[in-house]
Amino acid sequence: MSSYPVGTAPVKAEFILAPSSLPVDDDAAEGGSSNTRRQRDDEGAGDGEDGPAHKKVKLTGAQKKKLAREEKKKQRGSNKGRRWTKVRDELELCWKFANNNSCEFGSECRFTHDIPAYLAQKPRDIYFPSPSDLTDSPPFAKIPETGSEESDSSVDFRTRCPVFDDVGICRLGVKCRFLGGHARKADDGTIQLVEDETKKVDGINATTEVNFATPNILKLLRTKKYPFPVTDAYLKEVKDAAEEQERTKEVAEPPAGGDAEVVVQAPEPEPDSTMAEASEPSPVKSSLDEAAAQVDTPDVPPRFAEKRRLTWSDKTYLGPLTTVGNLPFRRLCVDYGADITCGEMGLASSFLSGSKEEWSLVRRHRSEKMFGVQLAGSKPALLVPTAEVIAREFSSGVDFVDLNCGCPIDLVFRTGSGSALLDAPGKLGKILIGMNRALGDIPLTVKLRTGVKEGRNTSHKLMPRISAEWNVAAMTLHGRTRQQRYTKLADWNYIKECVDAVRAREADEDLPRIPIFGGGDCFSSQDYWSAVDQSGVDGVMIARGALIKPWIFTEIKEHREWDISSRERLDLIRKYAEYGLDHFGTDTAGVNTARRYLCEALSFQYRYVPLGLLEQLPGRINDRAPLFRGRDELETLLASGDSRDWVKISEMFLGPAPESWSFTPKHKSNAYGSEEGQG
Ligand SMILES: Cc1cc2nc3c(=O)[nH]c(=O)nc-3n(C[C@H](O)[C@H](O)[C@H](O)COP(=O)(O)O)c2cc1C
Repeated sequence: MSSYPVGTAPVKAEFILAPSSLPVDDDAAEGGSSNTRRQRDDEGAGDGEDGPAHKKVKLTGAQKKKLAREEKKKQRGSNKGRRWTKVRDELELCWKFANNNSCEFGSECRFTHDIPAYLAQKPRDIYFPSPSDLTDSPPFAKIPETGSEESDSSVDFRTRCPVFDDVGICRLGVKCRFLGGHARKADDGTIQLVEDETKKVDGINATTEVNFATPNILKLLRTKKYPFPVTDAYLKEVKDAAEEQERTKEVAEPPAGGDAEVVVQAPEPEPDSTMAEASEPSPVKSSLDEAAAQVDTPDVPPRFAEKRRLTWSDKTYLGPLTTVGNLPFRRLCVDYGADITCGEMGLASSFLSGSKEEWSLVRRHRSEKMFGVQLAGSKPALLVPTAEVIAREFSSGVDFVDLNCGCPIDLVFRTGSGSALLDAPGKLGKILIGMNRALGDIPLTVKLRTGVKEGRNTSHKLMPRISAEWNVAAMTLHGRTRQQRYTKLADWNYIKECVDAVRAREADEDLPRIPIFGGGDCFSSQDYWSAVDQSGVDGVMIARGALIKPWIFTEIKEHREWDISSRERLDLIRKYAEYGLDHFGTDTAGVNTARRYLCEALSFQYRYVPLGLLEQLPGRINDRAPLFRGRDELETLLASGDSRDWVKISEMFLGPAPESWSFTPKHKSNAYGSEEGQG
């Protein structure tokens, strides 16, 4: 057996094409919620970053080092040119007409009502392959030849519409890009929509999504008319307690000479003016909030008494993942064994301002058995009312709410949210108590990092307090500080220290144990079970491991490492495309949004090194793989870091990418050539 440098994936020599590939940057990929993402996408648009230049000039040692540093810096960070535009039909059909309904706008409607004209310019239907169409040699997904008599029609009656197949009806009607799957040609030559009554009934129960925020809820939030009785009472209680404390202080320590002066304590770090939270007025007065940050906590409800009991043990947990942990991806992970799923982080301020995009983050697929919504925010006046809306509107569709105390990115941290809460325990306590009250019987959980600064871990002090004093239902600790980048391994010894500290306090106070999940670098069944054994956690939250190999949950449950075949992986991609269409829609816009998220998923999945290619098992998450070829052509294609190949893969299921569509990966693409993917 050959020896491999530390940090290099031990790929068998016969598969290696070139000794190294470019590093990836997961810090860049993690950054951003829908809001921060939007902001960042706009930041750098059009800055014309070029790919690394490889000029053949002689450099001194110092120059080489400088260049390497600059290259590294360039490759780090999010891709600033990311900008997403919806792709639309050239001629836009009225959606009511697309479903055989009448339109109240008549000839005033800004969309066409001329179905024959629409169909005449519509590109031909996309053929959606079935599992039996997939092979490991080109073209990988077989598309049947088109008969000459039909080739000029946009409707392909051989295709199937994945949405119609599931629920017996396609809401996009004539606009569907898989129209032939639910249409027939009438005797007069016109296209008629069909429905499947049996599936329609089954579908309503089986495959729909829940947790839709109605336009009325959004409007009430936008106009600040949404009622918040629990929040108002809680914040008043906090304010009264603050005032009482202030009075007691004054009596105890009268200021020297003259009238008593109110001592103004240093405020919590103010949100940066560019931050979303700062730009949106808080629904409740900020003075209440400042008070909340400074006084003793109001009454703590009895531990767990009023909360739903959830079972956390022996369950696999897919962590929250901004952008990539979308509903179709979670649905895919559930298929492969994920028991607990959590939505992408949403900003409390954006929820309260009625942002449709933010509220879409609470959507849940019915297959998600235990589902949580993750919130980020800096203060009780934002987080408590958000929790109140969730409890009132989605009580039956949300199993738990998780508070993000780990997000490292500047945009969030500078507002006092995410990992900034690790250094503000007083405020955190008030947030947790208020959220718990507002959530009613919905359990509250917390996700933390080990601390803010490298070398200064704080979670061993904070976690016992969270467990014993603030009534949370479960905690997850990601074993890294805010400052630590993904290139350094998570500190599982410290995770054990924190678990021990929590258990000691629980034992001292005779409290029931709360479930603790650890997180960081888990990439195999072996990683999972040894982390559980050695650290004493109840389970390991899986994040990048699932992005790179969504079948990791099967491995964990079956205590095995799965040498999955390329064809099986392509079928997984097919499923993801199907779930994307189901969620985003099967019209032109939906297909290309599904394509975008599919490419985003492939920007992680290509990093998987097939087990059969490795000298030593299992694979490790942070190992850099050399450029390698697979055991068949499909395996080689799936290992490509070139974003153009991801687009090519998307085309097998979603048809040709339109010219107006482009894809810029979240982390800079490790293209096989040296250029960034053009896709
Ligand atoms: C692309 C990406 C997005 C993430 N988004 C979130 C998020 O929205 N909320 C959160 O608490 N953590 C988020 N994380 C952190 C992960 O949930 C997890 O804690 C971390 O990646 C460590 O686990 P791992 O080493 O198994 O990846 C994200 C991580 C990545 C890579």
